Amino acid sequence: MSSIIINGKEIGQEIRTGVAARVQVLKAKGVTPGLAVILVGDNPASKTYVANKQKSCEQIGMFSDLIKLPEDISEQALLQQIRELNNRKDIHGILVQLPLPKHIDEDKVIQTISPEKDVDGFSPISVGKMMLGQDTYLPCTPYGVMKLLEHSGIDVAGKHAVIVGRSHIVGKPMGQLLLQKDATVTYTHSKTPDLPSFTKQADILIAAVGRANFITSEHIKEGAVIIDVGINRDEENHLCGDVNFDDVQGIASHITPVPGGVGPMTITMLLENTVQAAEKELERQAE
Ligand SMILES: Nc1nc(=O)c2c([nH]1)NC[C@@H]1CN(c3ccc(C(=O)N[C@@H](CCC(=O)O)C(=O)O)cc3)C=[N+]21
Repeated sequence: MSSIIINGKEIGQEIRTGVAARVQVLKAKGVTPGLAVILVGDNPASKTYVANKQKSCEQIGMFSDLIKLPEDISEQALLQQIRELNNRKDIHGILVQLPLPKHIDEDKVIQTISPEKDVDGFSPISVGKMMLGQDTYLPCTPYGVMKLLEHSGIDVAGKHAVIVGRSHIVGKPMGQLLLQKDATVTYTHSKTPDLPSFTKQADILIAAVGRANFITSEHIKEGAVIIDVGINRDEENHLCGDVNFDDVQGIASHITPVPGGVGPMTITMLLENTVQAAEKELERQAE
């Protein structure tokens, strides 16, 4: 039996159509949603992602402003840039592309972004609200995974979700969002002994380890839903996920490909969050 391939590009496109309609409504009210992306240095991978984000903004009628800063910029100067963006009326969302150069404290940078403009959902305020189930911007990748599951007709309630990886931006929040939808959640990570004994129990397996082709048929049970969050380069410099796709194909009930799975959803949810930020700003003005 072959696995159903979850098409993130297609589902993302469907959601973007709805987001684009909301952009038109905002524009009719005189507001164009604006996203500022700060890129420090010239990491080639970061440049590609950032170009993708800008193109996606334009496609749905949003405004995007790319702020390129030199690799050796001081932490103070970067914080000053963020404060200026916090005050700009034409900017509703701010994204600082990670990772940052080592001389800059990422936590300090993220905390400087105004919570109203934190469309990445990375700030302590956003994370705290998410944990409490309060209204906030959800981190784009885990949020995108929830939408993929929803649009694929996969009900997570009562299912056992096993997460491999515990990063602040994917693993940890992913578990919270699944928990809020009544999944039973297990976190595993690099120090988990006998990893397959855990992952084999997963009805839904979230692979977010950052190691190419790490998850194989030995890790999964028949009929599991496999979500591959990994974005790696293999020996031949090809984009590949954390899951060995060919190996689990036929065993899993559903699987997300890389590329074309979670990646396009991350950008889609960034657009959604930015439009939401513009809508909220308009509501505040009306009060
Ligand atoms: N503050 C911050 N927020 C982020 O959201 C953030 C970040 N920093 N730093 C880097 C990572 C990475 N990331 C990706 C988003 C989309 C694709 C994506 O669309 N990938 C395509 C393929 C793109 C290609 O061909 O290279 C796909 O999977 O189909 C990839 C990677 C967001 N990140």
